[in-house]
Amino acid sequence: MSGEEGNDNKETSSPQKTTAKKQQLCCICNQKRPALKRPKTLEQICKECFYDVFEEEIHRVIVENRLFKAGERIAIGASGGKDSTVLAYVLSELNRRHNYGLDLFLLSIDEGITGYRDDSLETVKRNEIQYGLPLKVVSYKDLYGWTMDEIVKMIGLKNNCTFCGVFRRQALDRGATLLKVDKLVTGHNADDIAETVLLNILRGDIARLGRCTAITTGEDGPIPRCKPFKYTILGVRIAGIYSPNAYRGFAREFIKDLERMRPRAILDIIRSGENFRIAVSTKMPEQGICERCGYISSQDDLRSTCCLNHFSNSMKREWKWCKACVLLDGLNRGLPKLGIGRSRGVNRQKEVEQTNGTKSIESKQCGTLDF
Ligand SMILES: Nc1ncnc2c1ncn2[C@@H]1O[C@H](COP(=O)(O)OP(=O)(O)OP(=O)(O)O)[C@@H](O)[C@H]1O
Repeated sequence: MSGEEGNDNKETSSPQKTTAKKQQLCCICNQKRPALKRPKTLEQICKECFYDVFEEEIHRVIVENRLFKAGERIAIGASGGKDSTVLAYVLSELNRRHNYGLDLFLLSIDEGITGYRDDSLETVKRNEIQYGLPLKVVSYKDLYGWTMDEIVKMIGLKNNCTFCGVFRRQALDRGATLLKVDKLVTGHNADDIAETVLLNILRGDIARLGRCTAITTGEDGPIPRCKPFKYTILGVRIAGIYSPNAYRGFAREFIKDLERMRPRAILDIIRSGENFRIAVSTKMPEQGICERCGYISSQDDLRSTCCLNHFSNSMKREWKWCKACVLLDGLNRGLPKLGIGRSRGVNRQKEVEQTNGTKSIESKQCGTLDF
């Protein structure tokens, strides 16, 4: 035993030691041992105080940003992961505590990934019972005729995140439409948003950079989306089962390194994104409607495709399809790489004629960077 540990003579305790002992208590209740340090304030707080502070913080975000109106039907995108599970709990709790008057539903997309989504869906089913929220599960198989396992079998591990991201985004909208909800909320948190800001800067994607920090998006579309955890730093994320987007992975690591040196770095990146202004002279992509499925998509994502090969050349016309339809068409025709790639801003789009007469926008694959 060292002299210091063995010294029980209280009179000789130095003032520093007394302060150190005091600091070992939660700085809110001053009673319990702290369980964590809040990245935003660096305060050391106990578990119980953390729950209180966290819930009230989310309540403040909801109220200050007027995320909901009484009587609205809200779908919670429930993946069974930690963020959306916490979101389901907090929203149902706040709805009850503060009388928001919301009708809450859980909406899960089953991508068809054996040993991964089937497990997390079990969590969502438990949440359905625990929180008393009705659950709707919508599967890729039902919507698109393909599971992710089948897609990966055809395309391999390299480009599958493009399919998963594009299909999931649309599946969430379709599920929300089936539930007849007014809004969809997701568990995207501050880390996700900071990552996306950084990636959109690295890609020079001005349109997405302009909208990726908004707490509510898609207000001009069928189902607006809200991110009540926009300012919440929840912790380390675990990559998806199928190969994660490596580029995003590097951005994530970079942000986590910054956070280790300066815990506010994540919130500062978000603030930079929020304060970013697009020059009036910048040409922005407009909204369009997919001529195949009727789904709203930005012109940036709508692809021109000449798919009716049985027409004579003079009768051929260009169809504007959303990215999900282009990807699906590629899969169904046994040419899954047809739709891979992304447009790189309105001024840099370049259509290329492919061997089978199909046109697509020439670009590099990088997964989806919209929420
Ligand atoms: N299969 C799914 N079904 C329903 N919602 C989903 C699904 N996948 C993602 N989401 C929604 O999108 C949010 C972000 O998902 P993402 O996979 O990028 O992050 P995550 O940190 O792993 O989230 P979570 O911890 O909730 O799984 C989730 O919090 C959830 O609201």
